[in-house]
Amino acid sequence: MANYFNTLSLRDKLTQLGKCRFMDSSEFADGVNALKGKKIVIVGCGAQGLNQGLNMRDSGLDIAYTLRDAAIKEKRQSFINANENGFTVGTYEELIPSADVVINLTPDKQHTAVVGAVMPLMKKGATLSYSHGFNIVEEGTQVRKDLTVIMVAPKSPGSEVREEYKRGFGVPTLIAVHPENDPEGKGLEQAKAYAAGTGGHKAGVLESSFVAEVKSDLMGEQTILCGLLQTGSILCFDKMIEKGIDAGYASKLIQYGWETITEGMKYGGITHMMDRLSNPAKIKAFELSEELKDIMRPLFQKHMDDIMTGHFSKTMMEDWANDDKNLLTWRAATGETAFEKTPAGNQDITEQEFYDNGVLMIAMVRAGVELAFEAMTESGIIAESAYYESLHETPLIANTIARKKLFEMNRVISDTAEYGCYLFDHACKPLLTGFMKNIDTDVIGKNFSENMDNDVDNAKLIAVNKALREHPVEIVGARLRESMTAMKPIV
Ligand SMILES: NC(=O)C1=CN([C@@H]2O[C@H](COP(=O)(O)OP(=O)(O)OC[C@H]3O[C@@H](n4cnc5c(N)ncnc54)[C@H](OP(=O)(O)O)[C@@H]3O)[C@@H](O)[C@H]2O)C=CC1
Ligand SMILES: CC(=O)[C@](C)(O)C(=O)O
Ligand SMILES: [Mg+2]
Ligand SMILES: [Mg+2]
Repeated sequence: MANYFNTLSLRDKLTQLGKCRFMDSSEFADGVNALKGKKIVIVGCGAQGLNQGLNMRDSGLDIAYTLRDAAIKEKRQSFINANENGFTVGTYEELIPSADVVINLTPDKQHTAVVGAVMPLMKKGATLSYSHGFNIVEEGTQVRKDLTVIMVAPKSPGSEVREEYKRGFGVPTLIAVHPENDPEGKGLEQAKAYAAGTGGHKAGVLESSFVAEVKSDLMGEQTILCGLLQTGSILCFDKMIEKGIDAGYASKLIQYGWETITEGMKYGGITHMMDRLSNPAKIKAFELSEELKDIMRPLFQKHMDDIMTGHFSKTMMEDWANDDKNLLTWRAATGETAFEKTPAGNQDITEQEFYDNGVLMIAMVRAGVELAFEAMTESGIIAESAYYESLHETPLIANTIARKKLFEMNRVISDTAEYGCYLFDHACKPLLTGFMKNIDTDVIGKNFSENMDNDVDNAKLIAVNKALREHPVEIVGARLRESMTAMKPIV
């Protein structure tokens, strides 16, 4: 099998990358009806499998899990996940032949093997679904022509797919029908019903393509969503320790700081996150983020280029063939960092203090969101998709760090995202060495504008506000957030 994207003409590459239509909520008026009464069998019960299944069952759909024999026999975590939540669990032979929809939520590394095992058991005219386009696009898997192939991809870590649904909201979702596999023309209706079943239609759904999803998802996860939050956590923590800040305080400021400052961004964009600062602090955060953008721009572009050419996928698949040696080594190394090994202190930190004492973190978030958005849209990904993949998903990833630091983030995200996160982190830390040398506790750990009045140069503040407000991510974000009427505070 070859990389499907690389077999396309430039014209077709751009067409598929550019497939991205924001769907009106009225298009979901039929809710889950297209799948009502259908037998839906999920392969795998991990981060996405369990949480999507819980949502879909609560939405009235018939959900069961099929796991590999060993998982059932050894009562592995995935078996416990399904069993403890009262779902039917069966082997492939027991459940696949009668399934109308088979949802493949196993790790990307396993997709070729899993699809190879389940496809022969699938009944004529059934549907195979993915939540990430890697297997179809980067590996070029061919699916039996009588089968419909769809994708429903939540732009969110599995845990938050469930948490947002429980709040009565949802997470932005990309849906797609594989053009090579839509023999009965039912793919889109089924994908819409599936998206409604997970609650995605309450946050926003884009009718997209497997190509557009995989190229944007890989970019978002490697850079702003996981890579930069990992690098930022480690660099900010080490700096505060170097400068004598209490370790428990430093740990808490970071562990819960990303969640707090990005919650402001989820509601009102980068503009609102920055508005939570004093005028002098806002200008400082802006200046730091401009510097960070100049330093990191080449790295963001390299990640985008390596994703587009297939170089990233080739590199990761070499590690798959080498029993995930790099992934496991880098995972262990992350666990040994001082940030990961230092429990959060029990100091009280107010919501405002996370902003006032986290100016550098705010600068990193603004720089990362804008750079990721720019790199994606400059490479043919549509603004709405880039928004969901950069700005809106950052707070959802930050929620996992708040729970149990980088350990939890790297546990919940896919192995694909985790691998890309480490690649970015290894390249970004040395890139920021010079920048971090000039950093002191005034921008991380202490209140930047303490003992300062709020006076600033008007012209400078006006220019900063204009630059923030006029970035394309703010324009498209304001429009998309208008539809997020069901958005709820996380606490
Ligand atoms: N994690 C996330 O938040 C997101 C993931 N995705 C995509 O969703 C899909 C699933 O990812 P994710 O939820 O992270 O996966 P997890 O690693 O969390 O779970 C994988 C599940 O698959 C099972 N599994 C592993 N290997 C095999 C195999 N060879 N055969 C059958 N079952 C197997 C595991 O069970 P056991 O090992 O116990 O047998 C486990 O139940 C991927 O395509 C990913 O890219 C998309 C958006 C976000
Ligand atoms: C959580 C998510 O959207 C990721 C980062 O794409 C993934 O886990 O693959
Ligand atoms: Mg993603
Ligand atoms: Mg991903």
